[in-house]
Order: sequence, then structure tokens, then C-alpha cells
Amino acid sequence: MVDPRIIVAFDFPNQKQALELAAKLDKDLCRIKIGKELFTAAGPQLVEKLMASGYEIFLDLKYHDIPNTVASACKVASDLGVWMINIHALGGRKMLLAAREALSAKITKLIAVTLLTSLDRNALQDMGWNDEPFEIVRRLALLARDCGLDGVVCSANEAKPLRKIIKNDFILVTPGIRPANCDANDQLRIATPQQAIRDGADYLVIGRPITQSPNPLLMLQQLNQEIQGMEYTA
Ligand SMILES: O=c1ccn([C@@H]2O[C@H](COP(=O)(O)O)[C@@H](O)[C@H]2O)c(=O)[nH]1
Repeated sequence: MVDPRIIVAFDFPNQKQALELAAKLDKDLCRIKIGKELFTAAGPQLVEKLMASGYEIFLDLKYHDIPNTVASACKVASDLGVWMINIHALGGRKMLLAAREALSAKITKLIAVTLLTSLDRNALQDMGWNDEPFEIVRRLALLARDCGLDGVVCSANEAKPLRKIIKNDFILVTPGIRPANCDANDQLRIATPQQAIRDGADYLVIGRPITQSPNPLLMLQQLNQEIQGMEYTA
């Protein structure tokens, strides 16, 4: 069975654009991430359509609420049959455990967002946090692992130091991926696809560099080519 390492972020305002891009891409080369914008516009029906066309779906709704609310939402999301869902680790231990428990009989992977890749040290200081980004990522990743989650979302910059303290069966999903010469946009903690894989990322979330490319399939093929055969080097 193929296990594509690239997850394309479908950040679109409507179903039409999503279906058009899905028809151009190749399900053997990527999975699809549906986030807040597209899910708000097109909902579960679009998830079902994309799954029916063979794509595995990462439903990136980043739930963050009281434990009961998050656990119930995770159960309903998992019932859609998606490959992966996520919650915010900052929701705390009880919320993480409630979500894990709600998915105990499910195969949907449950991961936790540590620190958004759009935040850097200055942004943390602005919120009154004096830690380095890695310190926050480290603590939240260990919390997520203790609560039995399957992995975390972090930037590829944190993959290498995390791999030193967390075993390889804990999934690292890394957004903020920017191929050489691509605009960083609003991302602050970024890495190239090769750097991310070499440093221990399992899956690369890539949005605009693919979705806004004049030839998204060609870009996807090139990015897969760049990481083909590459593995984590400790
Ligand atoms: O820390 C995070 C968590 C999620 N994301 C999401 O990933 C994609 C990235 O898109 P690009 O266009 O490649 O920047 C986007 O959907 C985010 O919501 C993230 O960037 N960082």
C-alpha cells in the first residue's frame, strides 16, 4: 500500500476549486488536508467525495475546547472515515485524554498541534512567553505522547531534536515546508522538504507552493522526486 509523504493543504473557499485540483493531482503521490476554510464552505459531503475518488484525508480542524466538546467532535470527525484528525495540545491533559478515549476503537490517527509554524520567538514574547519555540514544542509533544496520541504537528526545525527524545513510531507532521526559492508567506518556522525528511519528519504539509503553482501536478511530482528514497538520518 502506498504511503505518500506529502499532504497537500486544500485551502480553498469552495468545493469547485477543491474538486478541480483533486482531479489534477495523483492520489498515489499525496494525501489531502482539509482545513477550517474548506470544511466550513463544503462540509462532510466534500470529505466523502474526495475519499470516494481515492484520496486519504487529514481533517485539520485543530479542535481546542473543553474535554467533552473536543471528545465528541473527534468521534464525529472519525466517523467520517478520515485518515487523520488533530486537536490542540494546549487544550491540556484532560482534553487530550478525552479525545484519545473517544477514538479508542477507531483507526483514525489522532495528533496534536504543538506550536503553530506561524509563530516564532518574538510572537511568543508578545504573548508573555519567554521560552524558545522548541521548549514549548518539546513539552507539548511529550504531553501528547503520554496521553497516547499518535503524533504531533510541529515545524521541521523541531523534528531532529524531538527524534532524539521520542521514538520513530510517534508521527511528526510538519507544515511550514517551503521548497527553495518559494515565498514563506505567513510561515515563520520553515524548512525545505529534504531538510524535513532528513531531520525526522514523517509527513510534509504543503499548501501554496503546490496549490498556487501554474502546474500543481508537476510541482507535486518534483517535490516527491526530491525526497524519494530519503530517510531520517540520526
Ligand atoms: O502549525 C501549523 C499547523 C497547521 N498549518 C496548516 O498547514 C497548511 C500550510 O499551508 P502553506 O500554504 O504551505 O503555508 C495550512 O493549511 C495551515 O493551516 C500550518 O501551516 N502550521
